Amino acid sequence: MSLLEIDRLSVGVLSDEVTTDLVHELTLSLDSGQTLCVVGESGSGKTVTVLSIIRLLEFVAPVRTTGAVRLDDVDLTSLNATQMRSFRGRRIGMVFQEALDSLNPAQRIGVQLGEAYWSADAASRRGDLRAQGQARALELLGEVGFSDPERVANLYPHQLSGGMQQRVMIAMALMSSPDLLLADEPTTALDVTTQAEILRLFRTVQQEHQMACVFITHDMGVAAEIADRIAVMYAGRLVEVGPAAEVLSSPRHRYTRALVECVPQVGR
Ligand SMILES: Nc1ncnc2c1ncn2[C@@H]1O[C@H](COP(=O)(O)OP(=O)(O)OP(=O)(O)O)[C@@H](O)[C@H]1O
Repeated sequence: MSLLEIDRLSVGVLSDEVTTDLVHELTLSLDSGQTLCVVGESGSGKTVTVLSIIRLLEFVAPVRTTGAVRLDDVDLTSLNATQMRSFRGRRIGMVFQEALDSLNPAQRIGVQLGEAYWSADAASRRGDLRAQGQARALELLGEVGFSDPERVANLYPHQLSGGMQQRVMIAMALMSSPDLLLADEPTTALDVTTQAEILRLFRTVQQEHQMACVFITHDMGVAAEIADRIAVMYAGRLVEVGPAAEVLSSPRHRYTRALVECVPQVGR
């Protein structure tokens, strides 16, 4: 059994009693320790899919969802709000495109990381949560590449570059040792060099922590860097999925071929 199983997931938004379908009958699976890149052009439904896995879309719009999203055999679509909250952050970590949107501008980095630790699963933890959270924050800031974690923990988000902010977001996602990491275009806003560094970091932490990762990108070149498997979406539907090397070297769908051809060095 895979860690994550998305089974005929369809998502529609309701407006004036009319449902607009955004994702149609999507079926995907992902094993522990693997990275699945979901690739597709703007508007193809990648973000809707990832927000539906973690059930955040329902906070943005009235949605109608059918099908199942199982994490370790628990159907997340059937959980109530309290149960779902305990999965978010604790079992499922998230990194989004704009780190600054996810960070509190008025709080020091170390405090925010600490909160991610104790708020995730406070009820089941023992001892001095604050001290444990701070220790783990420093450990993870080191792991994501900061040579001076104490100094960074004392900074505010605006004092960091975009790449550093995204490193902090990765550390924050790791605070509660999730099984699944969801990343929505986490490198798109970064310059090319920083993008390459952050992609390498994703690969490293994902392997060290043996997490599964769903990584959304519109860029097949990014998928070529980090994916074990690639899923291609077009107009809300899955058009192709398979091992990364196979999808890149012999794409079956003409839309996948077009995406691969956009990246000169891929598949040739
Ligand atoms: N809350 C919403 N209400 C109505 N329509 C929405 C909502 N969120 C997304 N959509 C629509 O759903 C479709 C898929 O959007 P989605 O953001 O998932 O695309 P995407 O592949 O992630 O694109 P991008 O790379 O630009 O983020 C788009 O047509 C979008 O306009």
